Amino acid sequence: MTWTSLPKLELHLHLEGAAPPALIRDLAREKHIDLSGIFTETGAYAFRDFPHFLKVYEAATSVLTTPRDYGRLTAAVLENCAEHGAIYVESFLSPDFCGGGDLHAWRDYLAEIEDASREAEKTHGIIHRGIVTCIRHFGPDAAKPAALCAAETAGPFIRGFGMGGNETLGHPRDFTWAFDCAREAGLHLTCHAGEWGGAQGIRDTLHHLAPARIGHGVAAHADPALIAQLAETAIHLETCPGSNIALGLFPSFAAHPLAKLRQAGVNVSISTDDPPFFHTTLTREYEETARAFDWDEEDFAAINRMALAAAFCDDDTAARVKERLEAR
Ligand SMILES: O=c1[nH]cnc2c1ncn2[C@@H]1O[C@H](CO)[C@@H](O)[C@H]1O
Repeated sequence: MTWTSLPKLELHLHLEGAAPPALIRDLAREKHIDLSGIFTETGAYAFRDFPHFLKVYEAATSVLTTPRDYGRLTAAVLENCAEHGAIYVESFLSPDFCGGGDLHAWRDYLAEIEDASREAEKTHGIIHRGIVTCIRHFGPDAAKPAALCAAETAGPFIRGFGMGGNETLGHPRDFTWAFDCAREAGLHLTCHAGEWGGAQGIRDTLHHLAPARIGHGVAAHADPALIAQLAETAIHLETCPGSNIALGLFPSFAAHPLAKLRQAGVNVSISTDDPPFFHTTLTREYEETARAFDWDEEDFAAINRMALAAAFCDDDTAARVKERLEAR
């Protein structure tokens, strides 16, 4: 068993953020869109810091203009995930980028994403589920149509609702309508917090939006009372160590609080966030955390069991994933 072939779950992956740069360049060429400013000389995504990363992300996404583009994107992303041993992936999907919050357009995008997902499951055995995601810096008014799109398409594929984007802008309480709407439709909830917003950002998010999972949540590491609360209430943290390091939150894997949080009894998993932006893969995340924390296969089996317990899929899907995890 190598780190690559070890079966893995990925709960925190932005679909556009996982776009291979070559696919974005191909689409830009086909549509005569000039994107030269967002790539390095060697063809990687180029950004200076987190706010600039968000801008580059949106520039790259601007070439994804049709449902078919999202079908191509989904196929490329799932193939890459499967190459690194992912057997189950939840990705963040944004109606803001897929039809601008219009429900009819969103259904067309979703149909292509689901088709490509079914195809990837047949070809690579990988299971994909979607979490509709509003974008914090687009504001609460944009979050409402995103939540309505989520509520109207909740089902076997769309399992959850969440929020990403710039956590330093706005307040979680501004988004209660969107989260309540999604909750009433039976969707599971997650929300980015405690990446840039400190421990208070996590407390405010839990208080106002009550998600079962927090995206990142690593700012809890400096707050023992919050760590205890997360452990007691079994809130799951979707950690993405390589992303945090690439964006400068921690200097190295060894300095990342993942092991400390796990040790304290917090439910955690490991994901890649926006892998080509952060020059990472699931394989690299496992290799680096293994080296940093002296973790072995059993540690990662425990991490993946926590991920499965926090996954938003239905029970039948979870049972299939469990079987594959145990067959390793
Ligand atoms: O690492 C991240 N932290 C916070 N927000 C992010 C990150 N990566 C992507 N997005 C946000 O998610 C939206 C689409 O899902 C993107 O538009 C971006 O704003």
